[in-house]
Amino acid sequence: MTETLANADLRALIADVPDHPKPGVVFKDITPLLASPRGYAACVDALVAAAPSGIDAVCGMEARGFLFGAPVALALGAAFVPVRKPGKLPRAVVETSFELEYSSETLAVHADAIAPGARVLIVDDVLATGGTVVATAELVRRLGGELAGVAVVMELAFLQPRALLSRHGVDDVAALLTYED
Ligand SMILES: O=P(O)(O)OC[C@H]1O[C@H](OP(=O)(O)OP(=O)(O)O)[C@H](O)[C@@H]1O
Ligand SMILES: Nc1ncnc2[nH]cnc12
Repeated sequence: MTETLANADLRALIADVPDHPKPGVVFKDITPLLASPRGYAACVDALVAAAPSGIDAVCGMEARGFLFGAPVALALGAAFVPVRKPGKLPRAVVETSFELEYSSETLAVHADAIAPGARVLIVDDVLATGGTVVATAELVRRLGGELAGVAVVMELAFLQPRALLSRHGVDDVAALLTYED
């Protein structure tokens, strides 16, 4: 795939860290991107541009999803809904558990965080196996929200997340960068 110059600049701000957090995993480190105000702002702008119209709420998943989901929500004039690891949210929650590339996880959202019929965008840094997005999509639907789309900074396509997403009816997915291997 040919990337625009802006995407090549973005790619250069993501570092490969082999064997983190366990052997065989190449960890995509976004901290150089976060340290570049120009790169970070361009990345948020690109996520906003990739969003479907009429978004009422943006879900960002703890922790790195907060870094992109919150500024995207502000730019869209939408609510930001934190999707958190267990035991963190103070009021009634709905929860779901799933497997990801290097661990298993539970995610929770406040039971009243999404109004029935609200159009929801899921935003995260990395789409790897897709387990985190599928779990979040399930939470959105259980609360009566309409999943309008998913926007991520990068997709690890070699893990074939779109097959999992498609099996769960999540097909509107935008990735700024795609890693084929
Ligand atoms: O597509 P998946 O296989 O589900 O993986 C993607 C998720 O993994 C990372 O989060 P992690 O659980 O490492 O937590 P963190 O954001 O707190 O670092 C990343 O930020 C995504 O949320
Ligand atoms: N390889 C990876 N790098 C960064 N974050 C991830 N989340 C899941 N897999 C990841």
